[in-house]
Amino acid sequence: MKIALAQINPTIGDLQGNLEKILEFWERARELGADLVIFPELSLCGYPPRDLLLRSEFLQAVHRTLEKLAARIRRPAAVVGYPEENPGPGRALFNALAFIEEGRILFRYRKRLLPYYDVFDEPRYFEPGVSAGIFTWRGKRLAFTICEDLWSHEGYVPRPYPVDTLAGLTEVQAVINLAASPFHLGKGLLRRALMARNAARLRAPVIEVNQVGGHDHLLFDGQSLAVSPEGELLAQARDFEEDLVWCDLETGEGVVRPVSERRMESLLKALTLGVRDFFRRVKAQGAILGLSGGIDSSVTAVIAARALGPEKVLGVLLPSPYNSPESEEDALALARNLGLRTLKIPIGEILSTMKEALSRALGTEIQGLTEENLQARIRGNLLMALSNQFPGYLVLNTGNKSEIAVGYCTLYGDTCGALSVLGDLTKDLVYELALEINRERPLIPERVLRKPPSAELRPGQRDEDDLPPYWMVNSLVRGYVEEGLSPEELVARGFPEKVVREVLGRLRRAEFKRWQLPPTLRVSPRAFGYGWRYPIAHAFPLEAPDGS
Ligand SMILES: Nc1ncnc2c1ncn2[C@@H]1O[C@H](COP(=O)(O)OP(=O)(O)OC[C@H]2O[C@@H]([n+]3cccc(C(=O)O)c3)[C@H](O)[C@@H]2O)[C@@H](O)[C@H]1O
Ligand SMILES: Nc1ncnc2c1ncn2[C@@H]1O[C@H](COP(=O)(O)OP(=O)(O)OP(=O)(O)O)[C@@H](O)[C@H]1O
Ligand SMILES: NC(=O)CC[C@H](N)C(=O)O
Repeated sequence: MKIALAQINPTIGDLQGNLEKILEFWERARELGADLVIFPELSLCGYPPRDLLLRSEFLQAVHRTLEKLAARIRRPAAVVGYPEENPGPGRALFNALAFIEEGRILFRYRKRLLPYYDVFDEPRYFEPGVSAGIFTWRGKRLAFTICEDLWSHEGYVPRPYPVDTLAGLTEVQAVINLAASPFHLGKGLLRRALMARNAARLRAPVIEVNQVGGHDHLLFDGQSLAVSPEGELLAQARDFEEDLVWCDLETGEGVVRPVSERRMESLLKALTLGVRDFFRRVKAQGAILGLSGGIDSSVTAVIAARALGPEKVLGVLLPSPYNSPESEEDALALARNLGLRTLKIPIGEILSTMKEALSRALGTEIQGLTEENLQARIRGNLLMALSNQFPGYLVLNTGNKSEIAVGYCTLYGDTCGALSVLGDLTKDLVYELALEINRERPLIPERVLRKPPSAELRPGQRDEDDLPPYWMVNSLVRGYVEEGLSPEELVARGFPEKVVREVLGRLRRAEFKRWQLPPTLRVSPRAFGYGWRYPIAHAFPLEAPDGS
């Protein structure tokens, strides 16, 4: 039995487009001589459709699309994911799959384990299925599962997990998993190891078909795979692009494509895909960003140019009296290296006018924090004005996770934009990514990599005069946000208690800014976004509530 893995990039809600894509891949699988072709979880509507699932007109349209699709499928058989409304009394929705052959749906399965941690919120929409997905077809017992069904998270749900119940059943010839498993750094290896463990435990090859593409905050890397019970890779699809591979259950033959092995290589691919898909799906024409000659805007510009083409990226120089001439030289050198169009709008006069107006009204001189933030807001304002002026052009936000964590950014200033490209990268990762970018060609000027980070909002300002050293901020943000460590556990790791308190205090106080940030591209196991839901107006203290 030859099984094709159709790793597609559906667009959420583009039912007609997704139908056509599924038929195109089905046709290609037919040409390969496949018996069965598998598509990802919720492939008909894209994942995650979020509250579209609460709309009856959406569900009806999905239903009609599934019927249209079924009528077109002959051979090979195809398995697609879709939201299924309960035909019985009471409104219940299931995250389901349909096995289609010769114009008919021969079998359906409903996802049993609905994830509700981190970025996942499936019980908000779906009821869990109750039966194991065993379907005997052409003499083979196939076990169908949907993404989380093959995962197990200690402490989240009562045992047994679906994978435990599968292990207790009589032998199957293959375990098939329709997935929408989002990317974070290291996720590919994690998934491969998990599927190999599952294959060994279930004594059958596991075939996992993942979706690919950027969907707002979430990035999907694909890397669909088939793995034997002995841990041998039978098939593997590319990372971060659509692909069609296959494996043969009898002969063990299959197509194994190479995927990125280096972390920074996959990070660059992930962010590029995230920007490209976001712009493509919202039908934007191009990107605008402020080029400061600093590391964040430089890396963002490179990613934008890779994703959209340099002719679609407008770099804007917005010098103030506090900017050094080197910053402008570096910004121009970067733009030249990338082939970007640039525009220069000095902001000194605007700043003076605003300061004067405020001083006159208040009878006091405007300086310090107010003046610093005025500059960031003037820049934000001008970038948004350009976005209005050039229809279809969106502003790219350049902030990184370390700044966003501690609130080292100006609300309605440098926090503006349609999409935050680096918002899930701590500052050290931004540097690592810059080195990766420069591996092939030195696009980012050497001086940008060497100079100390500075917002240049007052004379001689350096980030590390306002904040603890970045290496500590980065590690503390990772420990607190990504690993969920407590202040005490961070101190036990050797960080000075004073620094832990300062960074975590800033982090908690900056929640209000994060509620107003553009969506970030999620590349870590815990990003600011869907998976980070803290109150703003809370009073939980950093020290133990009983004062101990
Ligand atoms: N709990 C709460 N809920 C809702 N809103 C709240 C709030 N607390 C304060 N606010 C509001 O927020 C305001 C303060 O926030 P905001 O105006 O943003 O400014 P703020 O956080 O006071 O200052 C921004 C800091 O970031 C630095 N910065 C700015 C720009 C770029 C960079 C860089 O390196 O890239 C660094 C800048 O030098 C300064 O130190 C308050 O005046 C108040 O209006
Ligand atoms: N002189 C400038 N010209 C154009 N844009 C600027 C300028 N200064 C700041 N910006 C914009 O505001 C963002 C915030 O930058 P800022 O220089 O204050 O700190 P940063 O976080 O160190 O960023 P970067 O590393 O890009 O400089 C920049 O990434 C850039 O998009
Ligand atoms: N769609 C899902 O069920 C995804 C959950 C799964 N644990 C993952 O991250 O890959």
